[in-house]
Amino acid sequence: MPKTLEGQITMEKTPSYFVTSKAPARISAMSRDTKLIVVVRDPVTRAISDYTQTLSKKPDIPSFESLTFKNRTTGLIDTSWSAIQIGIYAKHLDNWLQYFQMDQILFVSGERLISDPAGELGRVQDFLGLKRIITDKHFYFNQTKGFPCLKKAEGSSKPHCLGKTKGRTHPNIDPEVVQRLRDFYRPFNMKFYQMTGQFFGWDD
Ligand SMILES: Nc1ncnc2c1ncn2[C@@H]1O[C@H](COP(=O)(O)OS(=O)(=O)O)[C@@H](OP(=O)(O)O)[C@H]1O
Repeated sequence: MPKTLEGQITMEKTPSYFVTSKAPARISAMSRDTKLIVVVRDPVTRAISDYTQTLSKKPDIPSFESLTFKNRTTGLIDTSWSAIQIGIYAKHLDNWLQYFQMDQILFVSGERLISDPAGELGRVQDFLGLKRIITDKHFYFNQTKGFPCLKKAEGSSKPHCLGKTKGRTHPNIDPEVVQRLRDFYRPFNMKFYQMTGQFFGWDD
């Protein structure tokens, strides 16, 4: 990590930290005061998004439906499949709470990051003790992309959307499989809402 001068914040982003069992101990050993920001979204959509990303690199992989189950007839879910495993947020959070306090961790809603990016980034700025510099006026909704984009990229006067690998079209998944996954995640989601004191609204 680079040294941080007075008035600076060092930030680092790695998607796999949250689910890496040794990461909390290592980060805590480096600095116990580290603030942690985790973006979470509906674990079912997350699993499909994860699969979509793998599919884009390896088009020959089996279907989402067949990877989901250890045994499709009994409906037994394959929790060792990383796309499923990562969405058990309560379990991963337990691991972090061995080393960090809950108030050191901010959970950003992936859904609100799309529906209200400025609001969610407002929470991030508050959590980091920063002035609210990024506001609604920095975003517009890009109809072609189907997502919010920046009106101006940093150091440029041009609009900027995230790249092609963000916001891919997901394949259609058998609704029965989606429902089975919703049932599977519900108790873990409830535990996660309790632990974080935040309701994410994933369980209809
Ligand atoms: N503004 C904007 N533009 C495009 N995409 C957006 C945006 N805000 C959030 N998202 C969602 O971010 C998802 C991709 O982020 P990841 O978490 O997969 O990124 S990372 O690879 O783990 O860093 C990506 O998931 P997919 O839709 O499955 O591609 C998006 O839903």
